[in-house]
This record gives sequence, C-alpha cells and structure tokens, in this order.
Amino acid sequence: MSEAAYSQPGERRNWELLKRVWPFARRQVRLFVLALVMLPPLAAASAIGPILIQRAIDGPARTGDIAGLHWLAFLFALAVVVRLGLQAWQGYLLQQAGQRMTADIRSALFDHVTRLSSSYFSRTPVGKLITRLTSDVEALGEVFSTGGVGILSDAVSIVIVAAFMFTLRWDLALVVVVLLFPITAIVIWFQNTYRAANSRVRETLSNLNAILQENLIGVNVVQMFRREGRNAEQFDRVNREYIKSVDETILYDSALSAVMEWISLVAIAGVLWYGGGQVLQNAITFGTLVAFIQYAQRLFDPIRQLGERFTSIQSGFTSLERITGILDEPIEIKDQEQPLQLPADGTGEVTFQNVWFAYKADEYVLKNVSFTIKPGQTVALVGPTGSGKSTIIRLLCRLYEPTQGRILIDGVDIRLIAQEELRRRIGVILQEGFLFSGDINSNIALGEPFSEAEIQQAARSMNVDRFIRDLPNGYKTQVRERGNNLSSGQKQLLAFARAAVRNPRILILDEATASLDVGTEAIIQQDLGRLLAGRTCIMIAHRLSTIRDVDRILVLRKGELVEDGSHEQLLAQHGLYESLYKLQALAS
Ligand SMILES: Nc1ncnc2c1ncn2[C@@H]1O[C@H](COP(=O)(O)OP(=O)(O)OP(=O)(O)O)[C@@H](O)[C@H]1O
Repeated sequence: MSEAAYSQPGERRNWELLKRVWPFARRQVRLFVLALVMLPPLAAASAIGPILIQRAIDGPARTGDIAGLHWLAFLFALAVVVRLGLQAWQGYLLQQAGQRMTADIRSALFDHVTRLSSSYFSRTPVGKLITRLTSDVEALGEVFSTGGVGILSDAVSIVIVAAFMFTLRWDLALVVVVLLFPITAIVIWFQNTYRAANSRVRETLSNLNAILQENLIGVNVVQMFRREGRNAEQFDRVNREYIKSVDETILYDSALSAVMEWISLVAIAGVLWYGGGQVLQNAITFGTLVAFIQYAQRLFDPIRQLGERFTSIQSGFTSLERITGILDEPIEIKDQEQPLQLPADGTGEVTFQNVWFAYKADEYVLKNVSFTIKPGQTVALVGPTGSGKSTIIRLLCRLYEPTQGRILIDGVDIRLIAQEELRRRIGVILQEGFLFSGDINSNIALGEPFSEAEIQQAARSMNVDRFIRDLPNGYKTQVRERGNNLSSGQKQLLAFARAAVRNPRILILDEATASLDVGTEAIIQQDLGRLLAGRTCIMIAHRLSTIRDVDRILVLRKGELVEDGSHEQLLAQHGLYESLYKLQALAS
C-alpha cells in the first residue's frame, strides 16, 4: 500500500479498523470485563455526592441537627473514597490491558514485517517502518488504555448524572441537557478536522524518522562528504513541517477544550439564572440549586473528558490505519500448505528453466535464463555491472519469485519446498557480513542449536579460530552495533564460519572475498577449497583472476546468458568473457 493511501483520513470505516484489533482485545477480555463491571458503582458513587450536599443543606444544616450532619458528611466521604478507589483500580486494569494489547500488536507487526518480501523493503524506508512499530503502536495503546473504556465510562456517568438530575427537577435538568445537542455537533466537526490534521502529523513524523535513520546509518558518508550542513538543513525543513502539523492538532485540541469549557459555564449560568429565580419564588430549595450546580459540573466533566478522549481516539484510528496497512501487506512468498521435502540424499543440483524476472513490471532484468549446475560443480557468474548476477542468486534463495519459468533444486521446484528447508540447503556468504548484537558464538549459530564444539570446529576449518581467540573474550566477545568493533575482513571471516557450521549442500558466494586483504584472501582461498569440496557452489566475482580455476563460468549480458564454459573454452570463443578478462589483465 502506498504512503498516500495511509494518509487518507477516515478512508477505512472505523468499525472495519476496530474489527482488526478485536482479536488482540479478546485476549484481554477478563481485564476489560472487570473494568466494565466497575462502571455503574463508579458512576453512582460520583452522582450521589450532590444529593448528599442537598440533604445536608436543606436538612440538618438548617435545623441544627449535628448528628445528622455528621452522618451525611460520613456518607459523602465514603462516596468519595469509593469513587477514588474504584477509579484508581479501573485505571490500573485498563492500563494493564492496553499495555498487553500494545505488546501483542507490536509483536504481530514485527513478525509480519520480518516475513515481508525483499520487494516490500526496497520500496519502504526503514525509518517509516520503525515509526509504525513504535510511535504508531504507542498511540494505539493510548486508545486501549484510556480511550475505549473511558468513553463508555463517560457515557455511563452522563446517563446516571442526567437520571439523577431529572428525578430531582426535570425543568432544571432540561436547561442543561438541551446544551448537549450543540456540543455533539461541535465534537463531530472537530473530530473530522482533527483526524485529517493528525494524519499529517503521523506522516511527517515518519518522514522525519526516515531521514534520521538514513543519516545515522550513513553517518560515515555524511561526514566524509561534508554533508552535515546540507543534511541538517533538510532535517530542519522536515522538522518544521512536523512542528507545523503538530501545531495544527494542538490548535484543534485547545479550541475544543475551550469551547467545551465555555459551554459548561453557559450551562451553569443558565442553572443559576433559572434556578435562582425558582429559589426566590420558593419553588425549589437552596440545597436543590446547589446540588444542580454540582450536577451540571459533573455532567460536563465527562463531556469535556470525552472531547479529550476523542483526540486520543482519533490519533489511535490514524495509527490503526497505518498499522493495518502493514498487516494487510500480503506475504508474497509463502510456503505451500503441504510443502515437498527435498530428497534427504539430495546432491545439490541447481536448474534454471527459462527464467524471466522483472523488479518492475515489464522491465526484465533476466531474460529466458536456462542452465543446470551439476552436483558438486563450482560455477562463477560473470558479467558487467547490472547484468543480473545478484538477481539470479536472489531468485535461487527465493527472496523474489521468477516472473516466468522455474528454478529446481535436485529436480524439485523451489516454490514447492518449505523456505526453511530451502535456506538450510543453501549457504550464502555476501560481500558484507551483517552481524547482530550478541557474542561471536551467537553470530555464528544465528539462533540454531549448534554446540560450542561444533561452532569452534567450523571456525577452525575456516582458519578463523585463531583470529577469534585473539579477541578480548574469544568466542564470548560481544559484537557492538552491527560489528563496529570488527574490521570488514574479520566480519567476512565470521560469515565463512557461519556457512561452514551449517554444512549446506549448495554454497553461494557473492563477492565474498572482495573485502579481504590479499594475504587473508589467499589463506581463505585454500580453506574455501575445503569448504567447497562436495558442494555445489555458485560464486560472483568481479576479479576474474580469482575464478580462473572454477569448473564453469556463466557470462551474463543485460539479463541474458550469453556464454557458458570453462575459462579456457570461453577465452577460445573470443566473446564477452575474453574482452572482460583482457580488460582486467590490462588494468592490473
Ligand atoms: N530491488 C531492485 N528494484 C529494482 N531494480 C533492481 C533492484 N535490484 C536490482 N535492480 C536492477 O536489476 C538489474 C540487475 O541487478 P543485479 O543486482 O542483479 O546486477 P549485478 O549483475 O549483480 O550487478 P553488480 O555486478 O553491480 O552487483 C540492474 O539493472 C538493477 O538496476
């Protein structure tokens, strides 16, 4: 779904959105029911106060009955204690339910986001996703913890207070209740304007976070190219847009509060004017007038709160639209209901059958590519930049699916195999070894239950063991943010150990030794020979001198497979490979 689609206020009907959160709310139903059960006693405890005051003024206070006055004062205090106690308990339960729901939604989002396809990530800035996972979920949490039940609680209070007022004096009650109609109209108007403004706030916040994230990750480039000033200007511009949109919501929010306050004062003035006249005519007692003024306040308190709550509910709905936008994003690459198993004694044969692929509709980057790599063969993919080498690898790992054609491993279409099994069969070593926070052990195991002995054995087989032991805490050394405390070569060596411990049948090396120095590369090349033995291997290398000895070289040009053969065979063909090779030889 596009960004523009997220920002359309109210485009999805609210109830449709609420339906999406229902499964999360259902898990907290016990807490919500408990909070709801408290509503009637809470509202009653709040509504009883003015009646007690009226009784005190018109009864014991006039007649001088001290005992009666004490008794009423005691009841009043009891009502206050019950009200505050229930309010605190209810608030706690609701916060708890809200926090749990928020946590569930955050986990569901995280789970969904990590399953989305590479194409989704290539069109969505990470900063925007982070905003959705953090502040959007947080805004939604506010709704659960205060908004939803709060509105119900306010509504119950309004009904109970109104009922008390009507039983006391219907004509005075009418003066106050009539004002509820313009209030409703005003709230509805503000609701729509606020929602639109809030949608702009969330959108600009996403942009702000996207810029922030990009600048922090690319801080080295920012500093090396002295872009600090220019990037700060760009950030400042979006920051101002953000503040401007926030200002707008604050304006609506304050205007709504002010209008509510004003109407409640008008209501009290109305009661004073009409009720005062009634007192002078002895139609009602002084106590009743005091009780009414109190009721008018108590009626408008929840109404005012309703205005505040709707603000939070509106931002909740905006966030919910954005969150469901992600949850509705289809998981493009899914396993079959009953995935096929690859043969246990699978040899690692890889076949591309008439594969066509386009990242964008009709812009084919692979055109009718067909080849079979025999088990145990080492094949290099060669071709000018942008010719489609990495795309072949992404398709084989099923990060994308071919637009047409099939990819087979040991004769089975990879679409029919569970992704987990596919990834177990294929080991990938990329140019940039990505490290997670944790120690060296966990970065090699990546969550799989390998023993320390297995990990060390794999590291030894790749000659990485010595370098790891030289680290301050050996295998237990903590890796800082994305491996900042390791050089790119060291990170790459860990990636080799990662692949070795998994013992995959098919190994993919995408410019895997490019970041190593010549000495380390020479050592690794020897170990690589051992790692490759008995496995099918596909490698991409720009330095053609490093692939001279591979079994077979596939040459790509603009997405087409144009040459196929050994180094010698291809040189003899005097084609693209030969010219690339000669160019490189000349340069070196
Ligand atoms: N995520 C993407 N979205 C759209 N187009 C893409 C994407 N990734 C790659 N391309 C395009 O697909 C074509 C093939 O890219 P690919 O990365 O496979 O080339 P390559 O041969 O591996 O290049 P290099 O040697 O520079 O790594 C290029 O024209 C590239 O612009």
